[in-house]
Amino acid sequence: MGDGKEGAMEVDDPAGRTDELVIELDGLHFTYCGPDGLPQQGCEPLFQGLSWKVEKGSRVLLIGSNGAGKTTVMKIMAGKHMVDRDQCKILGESPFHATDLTSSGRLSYIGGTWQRDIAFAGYNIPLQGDFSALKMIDGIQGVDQARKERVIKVLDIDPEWRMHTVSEGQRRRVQLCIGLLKEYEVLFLDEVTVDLDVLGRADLMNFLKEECEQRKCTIIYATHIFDGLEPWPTHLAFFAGGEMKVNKPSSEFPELREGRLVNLVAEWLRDHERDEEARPNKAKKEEFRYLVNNGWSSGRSNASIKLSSNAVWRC
Ligand SMILES: Nc1ncnc2c1ncn2[C@@H]1O[C@H](COP(=O)(O)OP(=O)(O)OP(=O)(O)O)[C@@H](O)[C@H]1O
Repeated sequence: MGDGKEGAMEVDDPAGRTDELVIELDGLHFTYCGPDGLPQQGCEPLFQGLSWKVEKGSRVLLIGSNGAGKTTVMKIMAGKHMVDRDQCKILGESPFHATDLTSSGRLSYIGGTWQRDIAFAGYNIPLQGDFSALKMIDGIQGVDQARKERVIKVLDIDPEWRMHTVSEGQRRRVQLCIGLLKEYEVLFLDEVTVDLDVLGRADLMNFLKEECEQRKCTIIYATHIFDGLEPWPTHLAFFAGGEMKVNKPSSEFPELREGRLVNLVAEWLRDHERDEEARPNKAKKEEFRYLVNNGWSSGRSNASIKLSSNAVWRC
């Protein structure tokens, strides 16, 4: 390859084209664990041998029902959960172990709400403070000035915004800006357009498409909002039951040309629902509920089994 990205695999297709794989999931296993590092009681494995490959320059729309595991798989690919080195490779490296992937900005993950648990203040406090948007943006080191100005313009950010008085959508724009400041090679976007107005979302999606085409970067975008998205993806991936059920180029879906992406998605979701209902061995959950303590409580020194915020009902 000769571009300094040793380790990233190349695949040759019969037509002689060479595509570089930037995402390789190979028999991925994952189960959520409790604070003791053991699988939580009643918590079934989420993935049992998930495999998925994505080529450089792809813009993949990751589709799946609530709870299908999109966020989890994206967090694994962003190096936020530890899995076996060989089961997940991004740009040829294990994202959990190769911390320079994220610290350099080659891999960027933008997701979730910008919130923190703050001792004695509460949980899920929006990230805010009496400082300007520009101060937050300038906190990121090693950023090209021209790129910074472009991203600020695309996201229509007023650098003078005070972060404790901004709206949810304005806060989201600053979060997006920070995630896009560096010239990433792989970007994971986890439902980040939900607070954006129609124009803000359109400008962002156009910017990302242009970047992908010009710099050959790769974007995985998980969303439930499909309006006007038809021209954006190069691939559609439908994820259900811990498996990638569909993973195909957009050209294979006439629904995209007809502006009927939402109908296609609804059809996939209904088909999966029907398959699940028909499954003879559908796991029956135990009928009783019991109370467990999840072991820690942010900002407190005690762990309580009382019905406080760290108590969890299990079935
Ligand atoms: N920290 C956690 N501990 C235990 N289980 C979890 C945890 N986080 C998520 N899960 C479970 O893992 C499954 C997949 O969740 P995930 O958030 O990855 O789904 P998703 O496809 O992103 O859903 P949505 O579309 O609603 O965002 C769900 O059943 C969820 O309850």
